[in-house]
Amino acid sequence: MKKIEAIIKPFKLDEVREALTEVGITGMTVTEVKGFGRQKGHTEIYRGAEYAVDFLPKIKLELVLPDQLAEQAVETIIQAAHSGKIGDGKIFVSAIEQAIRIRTGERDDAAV
Ligand SMILES: Nc1ncnc2c1ncn2[C@@H]1O[C@H](COP(=O)(O)OP(=O)(O)OP(=O)(O)O)[C@@H](O)[C@H]1O
Repeated sequence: MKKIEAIIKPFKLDEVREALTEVGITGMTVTEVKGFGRQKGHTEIYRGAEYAVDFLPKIKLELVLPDQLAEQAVETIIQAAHSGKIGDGKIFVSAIEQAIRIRTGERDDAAV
């Protein structure tokens, strides 16, 4: 299994969710976050310490998927979240060891 964390622009959320639903994704977690990338982040020195300023609102999607669905999901997110403008976001993919559906006790691919 893989976990996909995608940081996207908030106005792209509906489009990304619809596109992911079409390729068979059955669940995801969505969080309102703030962040910065290369373009918007700059730092300030205040009383000797360095502070990051200019955090922008973003949406973080988290999806855990069987391996064979992960690449397709990544491609789908890239397509749907792309505007070509600065700050379109990033996708991080990592390995997941276990998944468990609490109601039934099902595990791993059967649980995601
Ligand atoms: N290295 C990182 N680790 C964790 N989160 C990141 C990282 N880089 C970017 N993010 C998150 O992704 C959001 C969008 O990043 P953003 O698209 O601005 O990155 P960028 O590298 O500056 O690319 P671009 O040139 O397209 O603006 C950030 O606001 C932040 O929340």
